[in-house]
Amino acid sequence: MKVIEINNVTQTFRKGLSQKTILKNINFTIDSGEFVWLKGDGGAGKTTLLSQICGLMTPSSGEIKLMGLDPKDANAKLYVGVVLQETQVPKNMKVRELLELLRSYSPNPLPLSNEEILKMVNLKKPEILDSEMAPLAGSEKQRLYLALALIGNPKLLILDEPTRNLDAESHKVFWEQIKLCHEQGVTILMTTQYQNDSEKLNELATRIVKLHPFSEIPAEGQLLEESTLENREIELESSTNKDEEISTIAPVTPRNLLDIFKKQFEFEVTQLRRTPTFLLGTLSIVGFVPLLKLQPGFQPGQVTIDQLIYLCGIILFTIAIERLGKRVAIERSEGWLKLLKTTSLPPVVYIAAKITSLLIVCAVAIFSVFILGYWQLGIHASLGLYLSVFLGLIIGITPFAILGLELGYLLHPKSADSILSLSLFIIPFACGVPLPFKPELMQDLVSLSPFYHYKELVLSIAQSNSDPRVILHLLWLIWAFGFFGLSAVWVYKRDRAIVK
Ligand SMILES: Nc1ncnc2c1ncn2[C@@H]1O[C@H](COP(=O)(O)OP(=O)(O)OP(=O)(O)O)[C@@H](O)[C@H]1O
Repeated sequence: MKVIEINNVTQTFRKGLSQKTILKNINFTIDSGEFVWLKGDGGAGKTTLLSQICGLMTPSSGEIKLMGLDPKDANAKLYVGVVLQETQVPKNMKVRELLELLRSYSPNPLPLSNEEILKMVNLKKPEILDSEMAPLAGSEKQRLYLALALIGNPKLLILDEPTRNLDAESHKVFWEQIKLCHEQGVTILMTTQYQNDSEKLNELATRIVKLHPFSEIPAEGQLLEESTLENREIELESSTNKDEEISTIAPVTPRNLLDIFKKQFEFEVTQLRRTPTFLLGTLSIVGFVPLLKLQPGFQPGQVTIDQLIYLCGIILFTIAIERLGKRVAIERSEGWLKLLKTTSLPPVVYIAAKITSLLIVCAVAIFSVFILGYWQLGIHASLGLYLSVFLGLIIGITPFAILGLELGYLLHPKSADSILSLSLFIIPFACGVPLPFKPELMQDLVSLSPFYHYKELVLSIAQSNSDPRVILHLLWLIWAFGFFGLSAVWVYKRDRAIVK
């Protein structure tokens, strides 16, 4: 079976007004069980080619198939383990949590405990499992990345300079592990710059191919077979490693997306809990509720639930668009998204988990505003009214949270901060706050804005009138949910979601 097929692939990058060609008409296939060493000088385009194979980049022309599928398809990566340069995991997450998360993506993960998996990559200290990522040394992080690639029990390993930062002992263990994987039939594609890998690669690789820089293409083509080491016996392990052997050929059970969602959701919630600045920053706006008492001539019960709704709106849009967008932009520039995109995590599950965890923060914020409103401002509406307004606010904010996530992936991280902050000034006008110029035209345009329909929907619920337009507002929000949802999946998959 062909695990990788590369047909006539060309890659050009725009450099100012000119185009820079990196790969030209590359044709290449890798069969199951091969161990391919992809050689080439620095800058030849090896990482570019591997990124295309992993679905992080679409070639300018030509076609790539990974496990017979489009590499951007999450299912193509069900049996692929990847170690790439410039990927990172969130610093405040623990090693155990990362292993569990990556394990949950695989339909048939290695039947080993987390401790055993860490031992495979020479991470033997027991306390490392409960250590956060931040204090780990470079070598320990690199070993963990290999563990994350192996935990899903891959049939194909794509390794881009996997031995960088490794100490001598870990280097030895790395090669023992790779030899074992190869003997168990795992296909391997590897690049390295390090001289001390050459001896092992010369011994183990079944094919050596060299990628020439575009400027020095020989007549035979840019990617050249340097040697084919055929008939190299792959000694399958004898009795001692039967378990591992069986685990790779065990029948695959289809993945339960709900289980992946639960794990991803748990991970997102833990990440939020460990980011107190995010939580305190957003929830501190709730502290403005008692300030409404400072209005001249304030009497208890004088402030209406409508005013609480406007305050909730400000808080929810801050959380869902500004805070979430910035968070995603940081995650993206740090390299976590790049790592996630090399896994088989379905984009929809990722987006759903992120939005659901954020809605919990929104729910806490609304609940706090209502409690303060009741207690400090004397807004004694019925429980039923509070509950229906709560539901209207929380369900209605969902499309905008998806929009916030999308903006985090669309905007360049450097500009995301200012653009998202600016959006908070624009949103009130999109909701229908009158503008000082051309009010009639703006009013017409505003009625097309989902922000306006969100405001109108919640106000209609609060006034508990039987406004027939409630259904219209609801339909607008459903439309916005579908539109933002589909475009968020597209934005997640697109090449420029990876920051270079
Ligand atoms: N997104 C991008 N935009 C513009 N140029 C890029 C982009 N990605 C890669 N390049 C350029 O493509 C060339 C090849 O880079 P690549 O990282 O693929 O080489 P490499 O063979 O892996 O080198 P190394 O071994 O040093 O990592 C480099 O000149 C790099 O600057």
